[in-house]
Amino acid sequence: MDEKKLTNRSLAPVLSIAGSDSSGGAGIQADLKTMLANDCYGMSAITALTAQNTMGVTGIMDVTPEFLRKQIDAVFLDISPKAVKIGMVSDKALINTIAEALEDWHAENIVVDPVMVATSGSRLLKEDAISCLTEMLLPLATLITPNIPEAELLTGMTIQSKTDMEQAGRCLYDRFHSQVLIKGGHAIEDASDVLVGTEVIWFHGSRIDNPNTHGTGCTLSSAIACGLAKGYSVAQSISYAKSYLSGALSSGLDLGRGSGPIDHGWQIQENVRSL
Ligand SMILES: Nc1ncnc2c1ncn2[C@@H]1O[C@H](COP(=O)(O)OP(=O)(O)O)[C@@H](O)[C@H]1O
Ligand SMILES: Cc1ncc(COP(=O)(O)OP(=O)(O)O)c(N)n1
Repeated sequence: MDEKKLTNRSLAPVLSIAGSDSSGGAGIQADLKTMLANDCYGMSAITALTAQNTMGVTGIMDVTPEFLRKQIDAVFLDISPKAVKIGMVSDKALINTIAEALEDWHAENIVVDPVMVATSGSRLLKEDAISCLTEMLLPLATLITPNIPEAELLTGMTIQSKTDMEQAGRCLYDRFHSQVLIKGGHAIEDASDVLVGTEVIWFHGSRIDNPNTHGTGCTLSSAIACGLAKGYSVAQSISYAKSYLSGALSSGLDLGRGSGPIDHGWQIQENVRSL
């Protein structure tokens, strides 16, 4: 009897260029879990190792620019990603390396989460690397996803209302010509985000009563990259990503002593979970 060939399945490949979080809730680990949960094939180019848990970051070890470039080239040469998510990149030379590599490989659907400070308060971007991020990386992005403190730092504005969020988005869109999603997780009343590009679109979200929000930004940007890789528009991808994230927050996972991780696998079937 002929053996049946089982090699016809395809998944949209997505690359995360980000730091490793030893506690598994943010960074590369959150990105790969999100990609799996959103039916994409996740790949990684690691910018740095962090020693961290839900209470803070106790160490950061950057990779060399040469080794980062090797990882990116190895991925593009073989399984070319349909979307790229960029997270923590703490250093100027690494930012330059990423920008050059993405241009050389004509990367598409680039989502940049301009990670600066972790929820725990630890700095993840060196002070002297901010201008490099804005000059080299943000203009290459299809979408940038700053939270409110990051948007304040990038615009010099104080953001206290929804009108301020829209204005900050407009300021960044005019400057970088990349679409901008200002995330409202740090706002007081709700958790609504605004997309500013050729039009302004609000994604309304009610605040889920869960103190465990470690890695929400990483998760959202990766889930958006998955939508783009599957061919959805930016607005559709954000909408799907937000509902995936809301499910992961609502699941009520409670791990660790600080602000804990969310449940990336919340959609896994009950019958598997109860095994
Ligand atoms: N308690 C919450 N309930 C519902 N959504 C939330 C909550 N906290 C954050 N979010 C959502 O998580 C995403 C990440 O937002 P934010 O926390 O602002 O980013 P970051 O993790 O980069 O600081 C956004 O879509 C935001 O609206
Ligand atoms: C390695 C690493 N990358 C990013 C972060 C920050 O995660 P993010 O989802 O943006 O933010 P929080 O929700 O944790 O504020 C991290 N901690 N580690």
